[in-house]
Amino acid sequence: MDRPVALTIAGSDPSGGAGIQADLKTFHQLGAYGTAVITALTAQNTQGVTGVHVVPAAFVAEQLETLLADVGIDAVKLGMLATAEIAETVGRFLAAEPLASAYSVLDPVMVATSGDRLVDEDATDAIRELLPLASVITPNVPEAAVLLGVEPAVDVPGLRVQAERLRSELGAQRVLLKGGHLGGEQAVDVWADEDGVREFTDERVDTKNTHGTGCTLSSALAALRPQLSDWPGTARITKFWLTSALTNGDRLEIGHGHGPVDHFTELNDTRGTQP
Ligand SMILES: Nc1ncnc2c1ncn2[C@@H]1O[C@H](COP(=O)(O)OP(=O)(O)O)[C@@H](O)[C@H]1O
Ligand SMILES: Cc1ncc(COP(=O)(O)O)c(N)n1
Repeated sequence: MDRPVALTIAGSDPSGGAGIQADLKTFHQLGAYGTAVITALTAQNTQGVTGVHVVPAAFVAEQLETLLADVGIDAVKLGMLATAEIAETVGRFLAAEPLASAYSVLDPVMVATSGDRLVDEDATDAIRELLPLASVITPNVPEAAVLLGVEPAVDVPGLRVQAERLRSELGAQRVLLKGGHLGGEQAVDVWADEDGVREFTDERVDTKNTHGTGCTLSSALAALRPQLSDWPGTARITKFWLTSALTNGDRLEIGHGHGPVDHFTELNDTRGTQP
């Protein structure tokens, strides 16, 4: 399969670094044909979110029904699911054909890099119900803590414990627990699946341009998985590509806050990656 069709179900970020806009750029850059169902409009720039306008859940369902009646989807990425009702609606589609047979990546988005809340607090339970339905989930440190109802991890051993608990206690099939928020010399992500727990490590890039890194990572996984042979290999390649995209972020000057990564980064661009 050389041109898979990827779907993002997520919110809009007018500044183009996160959400639907980041997902479509990532899909295109990594060789997938991009399709999109929008769950919410945000008023957002590189400095913060000033407003959220939620799409009614029934219209999220109508977008999905109309799209899926016509277009075959190989991989789906789920991002900002703004309300409990939207999360439940999307869950019904994820549990049924045709999406149940697609590769699926759930990024349990809750709060933007700027600290602004993107998802209603009472949507957490509905998002927790979605965890077993996705092929892989990609929480960051605060999101893993909220989902588990524990304090955030402060080091890599703590990440390993929480990644495994998301699988064994909350039923996730595979977990990529992102360690970007831990700080330190290296950016360590922890992978947990039925074969055990492993770490994906890369050099930390010294940059403030981290807006949309989580969105970009999850959409890259969805774009690449149909083109590669297994999930852990896809996760490793995706992380190396993201490090290069973070490094290349200095080629852009977008906004005055946390700028975006450079999605226009070749898959074999090894700037910033360890040999
Ligand atoms: N400065 C950085 N250098 C290299 N990798 C980073 C950096 N910041 C984040 N990452 C990586 O980007 C991805 C997303 O990071 P994280 O900040 O944990 O999630 P989110 O963007 O969802 O808050 C992870 O793979 C993480 O390791
Ligand atoms: C519409 C939308 N969705 C998600 C994010 C999270 O972004 P990040 O990848 O920085 O966590 C965002 N800022 N805006």
